[in-house]
Amino acid sequence: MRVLAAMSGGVDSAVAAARLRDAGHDVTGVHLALSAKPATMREGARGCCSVEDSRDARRCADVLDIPFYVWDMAARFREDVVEPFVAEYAAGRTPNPCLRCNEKIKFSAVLERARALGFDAVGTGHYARLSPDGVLRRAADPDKDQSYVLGVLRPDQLAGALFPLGDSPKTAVRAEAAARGLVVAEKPDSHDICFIPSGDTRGFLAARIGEAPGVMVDPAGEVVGHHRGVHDFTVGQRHGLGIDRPAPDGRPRYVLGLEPVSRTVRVGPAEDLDVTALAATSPVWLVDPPAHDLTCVVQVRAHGGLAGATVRAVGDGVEVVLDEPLRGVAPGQAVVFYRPEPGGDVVLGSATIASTSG
Ligand SMILES: Nc1ncnc2c1ncn2[C@@H]1O[C@H](COP(=O)(O)OP(=O)(O)OP(=O)(O)O)[C@@H](O)[C@H]1O
Repeated sequence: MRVLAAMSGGVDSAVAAARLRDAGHDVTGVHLALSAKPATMREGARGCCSVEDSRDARRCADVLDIPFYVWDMAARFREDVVEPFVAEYAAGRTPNPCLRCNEKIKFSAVLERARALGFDAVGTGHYARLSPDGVLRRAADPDKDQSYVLGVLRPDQLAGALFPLGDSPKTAVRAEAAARGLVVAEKPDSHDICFIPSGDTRGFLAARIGEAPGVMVDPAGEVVGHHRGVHDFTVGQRHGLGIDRPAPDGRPRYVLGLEPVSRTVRVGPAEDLDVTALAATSPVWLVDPPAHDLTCVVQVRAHGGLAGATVRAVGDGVEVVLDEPLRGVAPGQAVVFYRPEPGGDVVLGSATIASTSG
């Protein structure tokens, strides 16, 4: 096959490209320039498309002796990932930009361009297992599993994807990189949000949304604090709330809900975070859409948030009833449906969480 290896300049995608080449594919490396102003990163930091990352990807391609290109996808990335990320926060939701990038950039814009150029597939360093018949499973390394952020892909997108690292623990991937003489073997893992390398999401959002001050209210409707904008918060957040009046019982308060129109942040005790059902929109199915109640395991955020559930299609969306309550379920995140199996849980589909109920 002719395979386009997406090379971030990190260790995972370098080893993925190497394995694809060794498997006999005709491999070309491509680094995506995702920032309009690629900066030089401070030492030890990682982010998307710093000058160093692009250079590292090229050096790895040289070691592997494969052709290498840089594709400027900055405008698409800004339009399809960064701007929706900011808009979602402004609307009181908690988006997952990695998931959006997989859906709109890597397995959409990049895959389309690759196919137009005669490539059969795009290979990445994601940790997930994908069989030739399109069955997507969790990775063998549970700490690195990225099936959640890939669960949003449609079957036609997965048909053009290759994930050569799904069976490997990360330690083995680093050792392999060193053995292959890839200079990135010791490079630190990238941040969750590649376009905010400082990790200061609040600052990033504040600079783009500005201030939209409002109040914090407790379950009794009492005003217990003030804030600079609902985008500063995520459902389930405990720290950095800036509450003026502590709870009468002295217990910690958490963010329960965000109401951008009235600029209200609802706060309350931990048990009020319990969610037993949720409604989700824009479902994507890798199996036939369930005509009846589907029993499965759901994951509601990138790390953790697992529960048994019953899923049913309702109109254009789905309703999910959880077997046991989950905390910290935020509208805007994806719910991914899994069927437990010994060889790795199988991804059945996903949807975007619209609302929750306790
Ligand atoms: N700027 C980029 N250019 C090309 N491919 C990219 C880029 N960013 C990410 N990718 C691809 O998407 C995959 C998953 O991205 P993620 O940000 O999760 O990286 P990662 O797991 O830290 O991998 P790596 O060690 O390769 O950076 C990468 O392995 C790579 O194949």
